[in-house]
Formats: sequence, C-alpha cells, structure tokens
Amino acid sequence: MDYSFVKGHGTENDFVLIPDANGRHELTAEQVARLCDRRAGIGADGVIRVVRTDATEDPAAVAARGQARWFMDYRNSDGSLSEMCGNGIRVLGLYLATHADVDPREPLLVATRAGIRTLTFDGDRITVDMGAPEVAGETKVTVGDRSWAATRISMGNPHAVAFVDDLADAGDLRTEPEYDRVAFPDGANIEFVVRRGEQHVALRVHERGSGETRSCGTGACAVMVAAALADGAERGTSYTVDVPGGTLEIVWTPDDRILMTGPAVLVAEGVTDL
Ligand SMILES: N[C@@H](CCC[C@H](N)C(=O)O)C(=O)O
Repeated sequence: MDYSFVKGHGTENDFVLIPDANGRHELTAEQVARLCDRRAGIGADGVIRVVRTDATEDPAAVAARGQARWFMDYRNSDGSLSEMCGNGIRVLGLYLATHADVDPREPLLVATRAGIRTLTFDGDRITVDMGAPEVAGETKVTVGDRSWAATRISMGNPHAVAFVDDLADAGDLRTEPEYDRVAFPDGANIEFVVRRGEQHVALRVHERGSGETRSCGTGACAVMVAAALADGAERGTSYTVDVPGGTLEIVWTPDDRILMTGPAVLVAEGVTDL
C-alpha cells in the first residue's frame, strides 16, 4: 500500500516521518527496518509516525489526551520502540508547524512514551523542554579491551555517559559497546565524551537500536548533566555539546528541567510502498 513520507534531520540524526493524523498506518518492526535501510530503503536512524493522540491506543497517547494533540510514535532503525528522541521531536515539530495547523508562535505540546514535551520555536531553532534528568549512579562500558567508568542517566530513555581522553578511543562503534545488562535491562544508549573548553564538550554515541549516529538529542542532554555534575556546577548552567553532525545548546534550569535547543531540517517528501 502506498503512503506518504517526509525525510528530515536534526544535527544529521535523520528520520523518516510517516504523517498519520488519523492512525491508519500502524507500522511493523519489519516495515520500519525496511524504511531505514540505507541501500534498499529510504534510509534513516529512526522512523517517527506522527499521529493524533485521539487516533491511537498507545497508552502514552491515551494518557496525554486533552493536553497534547499529537503523539510521537518513535522507532529505532531496527524497529524497536524508544520512549523519547530529542532530535526527532524537533523535526516532528517543524513538520507540524509547516504542514499542519500548528502555530509556531505558540508552545507546542507533544506526547511521547516518556511523557509530554513542550517545544518553542525561534526561526529555524527549536527548544524542547526535555523534563528532569534522573541520575542513577555509576556503571562501566567496554569497547574491545578498554573499559571506562560511566554515569547512568535517564532522559526518559536510558544512557551511559563515559568521559574518554580522545573520541577516537571509542574505536569502531559498528559493534555495540558492552554494558551492564542488569543495570540496563532494556538496553542503553552509550555516549563517549571529551571536553572542548569551559562548559563545552563533544560526544560520539552508539544508539540503542540504531548503532553509531551523527547525533543524539537525549544523549547530548545526558552528557550535559554528567559534565555539570563532574564540574560541580549542576543546575542553573548551560553547556555547548558538539556532536558529529552539529551543535546543541543545553541548559539545566534552577527548577531541574533540561532545555535543549537545536536545528531541524526537512529535506524531502514523497510516497512509498515499503
Ligand atoms: N536519536 C535520539 C534517540 C533515539 C532513541 C534511542 N536510540 C533509544 O533507543 O533510546 C535522540 O535524538 O534523542
């Protein structure tokens, strides 16, 4: 069956959006993997079905009815579900502001499996209130014969953040790093971080369900929190986080919310029968 798609990216973390206001295109994991295939499909790090909260029975959408009109149904490129995608939600916001009756002069509330997130628009920059981080203590990550201490942080989805001397130390991230499967029963996104200056860091990421990507919005937020904690700075600070595909600005507010600001770009629209 033919259906419409939109392709977009946020700091080169790229997504196939499936506009599905009325909830008619529930996707299987196999379909998502076909869409994301970079040779036989459209190619992307993930798929976002853009559906109204009153048109899907996903429990997170049902819980948000009456507060948020739109639900981000996010899947990784292997077809697995995730609770949240920081870059993807900006791309979804731009899609709604340009293709639906969403007024970018107003805050936009979007339901996700991690709860409702609020977006504000400033030209081509979008800020997302990512909610409060949850810091869960120390763990360890391993690539080949090298291991690093890491901090477990949830941004609605699970992250392990490891400071390294050089981003090249993380080696070939085509293979998933090893991590504590008891601490992370649902898998983990792993970030490797170096310092670039005062309140300025850079990362590489291996995403759960997608492999190494050129950016991860929730990962950049987790990295900012780990860096601020290490600096003794904590709340009321802002950091610049460089990712391979660009730069994100992250603020930790005095009332414990993480605000992430970055770009969103739509690059193509079409019809597919994948
Ligand atoms: N790239 C995303 C995160 C996507 C989900 C992640 N792979 C997971 O499984 O939790 C971002 O920008 O946050």
